[in-house]
Amino acid sequence: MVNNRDEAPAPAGPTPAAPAPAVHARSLTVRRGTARSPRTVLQGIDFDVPPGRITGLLGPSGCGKTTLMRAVVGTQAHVTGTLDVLGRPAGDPALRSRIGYVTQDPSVYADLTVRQNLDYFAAVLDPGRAAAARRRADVARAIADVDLADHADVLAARLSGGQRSRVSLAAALLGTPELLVLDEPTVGLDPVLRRDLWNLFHTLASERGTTLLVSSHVMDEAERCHDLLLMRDGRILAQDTPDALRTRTRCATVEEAFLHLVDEAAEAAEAAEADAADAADKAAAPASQETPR
Ligand SMILES: Nc1ncnc2c1ncn2[C@@H]1O[C@H](COP(=O)(O)OP(=O)(O)OP(=O)(O)O)[C@@H](O)[C@H]1O
Repeated sequence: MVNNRDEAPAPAGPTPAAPAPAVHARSLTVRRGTARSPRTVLQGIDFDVPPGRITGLLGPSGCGKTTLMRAVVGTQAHVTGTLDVLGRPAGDPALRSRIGYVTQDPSVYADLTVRQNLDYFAAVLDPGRAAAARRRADVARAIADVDLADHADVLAARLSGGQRSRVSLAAALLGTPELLVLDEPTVGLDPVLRRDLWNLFHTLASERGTTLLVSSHVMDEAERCHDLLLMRDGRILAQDTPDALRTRTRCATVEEAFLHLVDEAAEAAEAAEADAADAADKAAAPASQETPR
């Protein structure tokens, strides 16, 4: 006898939900400056960073990229709105070991070698004698990741700027963070190193499932990202894939698409201003001008 129950189709369940974003921001506002002269640097922005992908944060110098990244890693004061990172509020102490952050200025000790620098950071992250073997393996892997095995025993003071940046990146890779936040990691690197670094970012996303949020003001780097957040003057101009952006704006490059969106936003702002002026004129018109019945 055939057991029909074995052949019955599985009951229709809910469709699998899209994976939760690694970063989820709504009405995110950041004020910087002094109490006497505060400045709103992020103007109530909404965005999501999808998990396991590379999101490029692009925009001109001063548009707020570093401020946004500092808010995500929890080092920025005067943040309001919703900002969840890996399912917790940004700045939650439980996120510390789950996020790697590389600032624009390499933070390495000049009087220590590459390996000593990483040993030090590994000891802070994963202290105790029992973890010594794990730390050694982690340090060796991070050095290999950034291709500095040949310089492992060289003093940081003797490294080039690009090599020092890579030591900072290696420190951020210790402990295999789920989210890597990298502020302009390719500035000052030659084209070969830039290419190698982007290859590493792709390997981290595809093989370790790492989420990367990478800022740049060089638009040609946009083409290397899975997703883009285009910023200007503390606002998000667009969030999309490079392909979708180019298609939507009918532009050949992301740089042209960005300029197109800037013009579009300026036109929209002008139109809104004209509408507001119109409405104000109508409201101020004297009642005597109304058409008599
Ligand atoms: N400590 C601070 N106090 C007051 N304003 C600040 C401070 N740091 C930055 N700003 C202002 O906030 C705005 C955004 O700066 P931010 O560093 O986030 O921009 P950015 O896009 O990262 O620039 P860049 O590409 O040059 O690094 C700028 O107008 C800047 O002048």
